[in-house]
Amino acid sequence: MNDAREVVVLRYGHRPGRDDRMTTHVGLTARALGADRVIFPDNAGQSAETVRGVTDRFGGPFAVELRDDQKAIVRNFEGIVVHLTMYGERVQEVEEAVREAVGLATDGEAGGATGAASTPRDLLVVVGGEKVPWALYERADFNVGVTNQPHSEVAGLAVFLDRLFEGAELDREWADADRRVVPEATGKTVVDADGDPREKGGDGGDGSEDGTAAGDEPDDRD
Ligand SMILES: C[S@@+](CC[C@H](N)C(=O)[O-])C[C@H]1O[C@@H](n2cnc3c(N)ncnc32)[C@H](O)[C@@H]1O
Repeated sequence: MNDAREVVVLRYGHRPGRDDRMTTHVGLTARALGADRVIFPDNAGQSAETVRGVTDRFGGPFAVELRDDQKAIVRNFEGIVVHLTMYGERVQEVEEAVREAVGLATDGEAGGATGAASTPRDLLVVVGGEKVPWALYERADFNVGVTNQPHSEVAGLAVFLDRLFEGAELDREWADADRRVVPEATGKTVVDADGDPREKGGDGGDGSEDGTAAGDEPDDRD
């Protein structure tokens, strides 16, 4: 959602079957909360298809990539690497430093007394699955904890992105959507891109609460 820098989310590790829903939701959360691109491990093709489908219907821009070289992606990333981990520094204490490092600092945060904005840099936000290698902790410019309590990659990512963008991502516009949800106190109204009603009181026509179409995702509750 930024002109001069790219915010990329890397899902590190994926266990087919067991992690399908979580990996899909990492992608949906990255898209909805302002990242430009998500990278999934190449064994997460089902999740990639689901997130691409949501982007086709609800808009973008947002890119989904499948890669098998996660270690190399992190090692060679030319920009700032944030690794989300319960062991990291408290997000509320480092968010300003992260914004400054990638050139997202608002007036008064950056540049000390001059208030000058810092140079835009790309940002890689890494979330793990089962286990991540120690090398990731060492390569990361920031190891960041969203609380130092164990929870989930989806929750950690959501809070981190919202802190990074200071809430601005909530107001973003979506390009090339073929449908849009009309926010309302009660009801589920979805209209076509041109504003024509699709299904008043319905669910957008795909039968699912999150737009991922019933049956798209294997159920990995365990
Ligand atoms: C099931 S957890 C694995 C827990 C792992 N032992 C760790 O280092 O956080 C999966 C992922 O959720 C994210 N996560 C869990 N708790 C977090 C927290 N408190 N702050 C930030 N990220 C968290 C991390 O990216 C982690 O790799």
